[in-house]
Amino acid sequence: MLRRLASLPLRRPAAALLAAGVRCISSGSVEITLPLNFWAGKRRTGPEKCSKDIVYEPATGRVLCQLEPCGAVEVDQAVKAAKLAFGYWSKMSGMERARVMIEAAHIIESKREEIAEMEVVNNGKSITEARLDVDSARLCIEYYAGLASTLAGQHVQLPGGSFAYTRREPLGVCVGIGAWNYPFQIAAWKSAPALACGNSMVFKPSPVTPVTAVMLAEIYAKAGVPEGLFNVVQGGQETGSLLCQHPDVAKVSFTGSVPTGQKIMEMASKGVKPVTLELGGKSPLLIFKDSDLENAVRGALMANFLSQGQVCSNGTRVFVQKDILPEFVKEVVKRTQAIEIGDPLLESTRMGALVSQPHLDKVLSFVDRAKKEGATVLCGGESYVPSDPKLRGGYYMTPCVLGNCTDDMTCVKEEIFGPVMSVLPFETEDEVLQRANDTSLGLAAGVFTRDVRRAHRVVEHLKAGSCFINNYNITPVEVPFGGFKMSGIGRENGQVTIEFYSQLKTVFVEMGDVDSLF
Ligand SMILES: NC(=O)c1ccc[n+]([C@@H]2O[C@H](COP(=O)([O-])OP(=O)(O)OC[C@H]3O[C@@H](n4cnc5c(N)ncnc54)[C@H](O)[C@@H]3O)[C@@H](O)[C@H]2O)c1
Ligand SMILES: C[N+](C)(C)CCCC=O
Repeated sequence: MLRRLASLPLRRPAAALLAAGVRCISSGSVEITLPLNFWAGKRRTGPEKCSKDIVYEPATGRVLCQLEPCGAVEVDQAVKAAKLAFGYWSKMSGMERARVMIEAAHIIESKREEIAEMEVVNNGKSITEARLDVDSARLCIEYYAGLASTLAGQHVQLPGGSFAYTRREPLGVCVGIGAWNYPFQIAAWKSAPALACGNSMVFKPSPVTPVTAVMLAEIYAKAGVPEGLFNVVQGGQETGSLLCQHPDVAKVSFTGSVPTGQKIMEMASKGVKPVTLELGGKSPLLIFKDSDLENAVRGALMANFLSQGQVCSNGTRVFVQKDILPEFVKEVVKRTQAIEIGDPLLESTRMGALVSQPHLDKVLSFVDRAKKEGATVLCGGESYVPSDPKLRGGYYMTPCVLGNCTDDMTCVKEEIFGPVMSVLPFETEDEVLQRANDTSLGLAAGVFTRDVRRAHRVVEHLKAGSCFINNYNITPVEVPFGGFKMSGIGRENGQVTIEFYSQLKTVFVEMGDVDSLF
């Protein structure tokens, strides 16, 4: 799959190479030549005549590969393959499906380093984070494999010995559409519950990060799923629209921005198809004066700088009680300035490159606008050029903390999706709750306090789907994740997600005679 430009030793198990201090790949050394579409069990090229998109390596700005966007013909082939596979897979027992999914999880574990490296090369995030993303993907598949055999209906007694029962049945061909910030993890978070319930899936990654979803498709195939059970079609909004509108598609699960989510919902409504929407956020983090300051600072950094700040659930509005503001700001700025930026494949790097040049420009323009609107840049907010010459074309910036922010500023109102934290002072609990909820979004929220009663009282009033007490941005796969208000519909992860990938059939059984009125 990879043509290595640098000369590398023969591939040994990744762990052995790492132990020897040798990376399997290095930034700027990878070029992807194999096709990135995958359906009916094989990698496939896209349409013969299509305008190819260029995919870049964020760390270096080099061309990584060419993307062949799928058109109506390819989308139809992928959906047909998924429909065929659904016929076999949906008839297997939960235990049988679980066995294959567990095998897929084992393969992911054995390829952890390879997948993480490709995620870094395509997305720009640090290798340390990419490994955690691969782990989350594997855990999600293991978790839903465990649930596959527990899907069950109910038995309801009716008069005269008659009864009814319910069957939990799969939906059919599900479509998954992903964003670029967690490419492999999103593909797994969508496919794991879908497959566990007996569905098949056609997945479309973001055109910016097309590389690792097809690795997942190969892993499922190797684990023994029927051909066509998990397919990948590449492309942008046209390919996505074709998928949403395809008559044989039963459900669309989408992760991305609010405006795209609205379009997806509109398209799905034409076929009355259920949707799961995991959309954007502008989440508040409330830090009370009685917090453990060390943990509050750590929480604020985790809430803002993971994945170069490109995280939907980020707590970018950091409300700090006035009494501790100077102390908090001093510590946050000190630690933000110490974040090591650079080659995302190096173990020591904590912040890699943003996903693309246009996205970097957009984030930097938010910082400029914040300055014009009266915010103070306490640190960062500038483009950054690493000293390593091969990284000079990469998309780096220094993580930014903005002070003197007010609720009406653009940096406080809009999702920036980059490493930019806005700090806002507050005085009372009632005041901060009102300000925290003053947004049309509601993905996540956090509170730091040592007062257990305050913590639960505050959380009860926060209008957000995921609330963190004395921590931030942890997403164990056993617990549901998703948004209130315009941040989305439905949930990913946790037991409840089974309900979003299955439907109930009620069966009435008459044990006597038909009591006819006619
Ligand atoms: N809530 C979550 O779990 C979550 C997770 C990650 C990202 N996000 C959100 O995603 C956004 C950033 O990601 P992005 O820039 O990739 O989002 P985006 O909405 O631009 O694109 C997301 C996906 O939708 C596809 N798409 C675009 N137009 C389409 C159309 N008309 N029909 C069908 N598909 C279409 C894209 O090709 C891509 O695959 C941020 O707002 C972020 O908050 C949310
Ligand atoms: C694992 N995180 C960091 C909470 C990310 C969840 C997915 C949102 O972008």
